[in-house]
Amino acid sequence: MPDDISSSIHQSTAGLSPQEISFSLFKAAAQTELPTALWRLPNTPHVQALVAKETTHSLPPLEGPAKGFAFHPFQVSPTSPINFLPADIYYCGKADEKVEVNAEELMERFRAVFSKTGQKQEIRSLQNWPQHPAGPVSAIRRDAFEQTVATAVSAMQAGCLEKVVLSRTKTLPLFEGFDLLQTFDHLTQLYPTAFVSLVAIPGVGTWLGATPEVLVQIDRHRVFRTVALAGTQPITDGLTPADAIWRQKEIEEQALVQRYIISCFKHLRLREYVEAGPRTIAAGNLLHLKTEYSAAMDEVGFQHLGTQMLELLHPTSAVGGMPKAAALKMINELEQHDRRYYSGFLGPVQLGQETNLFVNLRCAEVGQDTVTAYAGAGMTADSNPAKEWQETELKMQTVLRLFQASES
Ligand SMILES: C=C(O[C@@H]1C=C(C(=O)O)C=C[C@H]1O)C(=O)O
Repeated sequence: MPDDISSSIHQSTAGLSPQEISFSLFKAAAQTELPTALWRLPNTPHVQALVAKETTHSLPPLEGPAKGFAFHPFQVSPTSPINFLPADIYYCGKADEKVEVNAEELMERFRAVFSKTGQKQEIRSLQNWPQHPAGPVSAIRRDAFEQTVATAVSAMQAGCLEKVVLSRTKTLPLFEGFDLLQTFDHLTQLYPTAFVSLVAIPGVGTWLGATPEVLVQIDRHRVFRTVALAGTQPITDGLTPADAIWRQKEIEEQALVQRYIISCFKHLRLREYVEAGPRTIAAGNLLHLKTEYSAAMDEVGFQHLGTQMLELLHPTSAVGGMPKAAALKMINELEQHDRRYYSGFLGPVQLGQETNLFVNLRCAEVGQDTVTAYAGAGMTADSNPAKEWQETELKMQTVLRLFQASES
């Protein structure tokens, strides 16, 4: 009975802070092999948690009534399916709110484990989490990556396409004493303006990230939002976003993403959107150019704008390229690893009356003994292979800096 479970969960959480409640829900789910997600929205203090009885392999419409957490790959395949985790158990992370239990028969076993994970000293120290059945993807060496970039640059100089985003991976061993929940906690502290997430799905894997890029948001007033984010430079000493100077290459790269978003609005014949930017934003150790787009869905007469735009936007040219089909073909030909959930998208759907989907960037896949970070960079006819390697290195540091305890 839901009430039994609610009251027993409530009892188990007495004396815990909101973050400890979320952590113990995540831990109990991981121990009982249930799909689960933890996240912290940008510029909010609340760590939210969701546990599902099982994953469904398609996304519901974003405008309701289905509530849950979406975890979508870059490209759907049998080993990287779409995952939607219904909000069978959901906690919004606020001190005055209760854990919501929406599943009738949510498992004796979960309840029993939760009453243990809810004990203060037990909350951290999670030992096992789901892994991808094929283990970590392969990593490319620097010379081979630069060669691949050179091949892509030649194709763009020959006019075959305008932009392609090529990515790579880096795998490190997990250091002695590594703690998954503590690492999530560190990410929330380091990156207050990012969407910080930890997703664990049996048979799929465990992903941790701090992304700066909104894909689709629908707020409680039914305002749709998306962004064009591209162009990258490191934050060097004393440089503030206001002082940043951008080269033509980055300006053009970001303009391509803007053009792509506008073409999606045009495709739907929506003219009344609001555009703001571009302006420079900081994301961890990097600066990017960002333009924001919004439309009040009821005013413009598009009740399902979020769902429609999501279908058209993913993958945007911030992670694929332009033209889209040619860029995806080149990615599939040139990249030697499967991107899995990197540069896919993720986030809560219709929770707290909002939908917040983000591009899965600045992320890593956590195996039992290893961590694999993924990052890409936009190549154009003017790209320099060595600089693109460096850019992916910096992007991976957003998350990997927390995995180098054994080296420091
Ligand atoms: C592809 C990534 O980031 C994207 C690519 C960017 C670029 O090419 O400059 C900038 C921000 C993101 O839209 C990544 O972080 O892996």
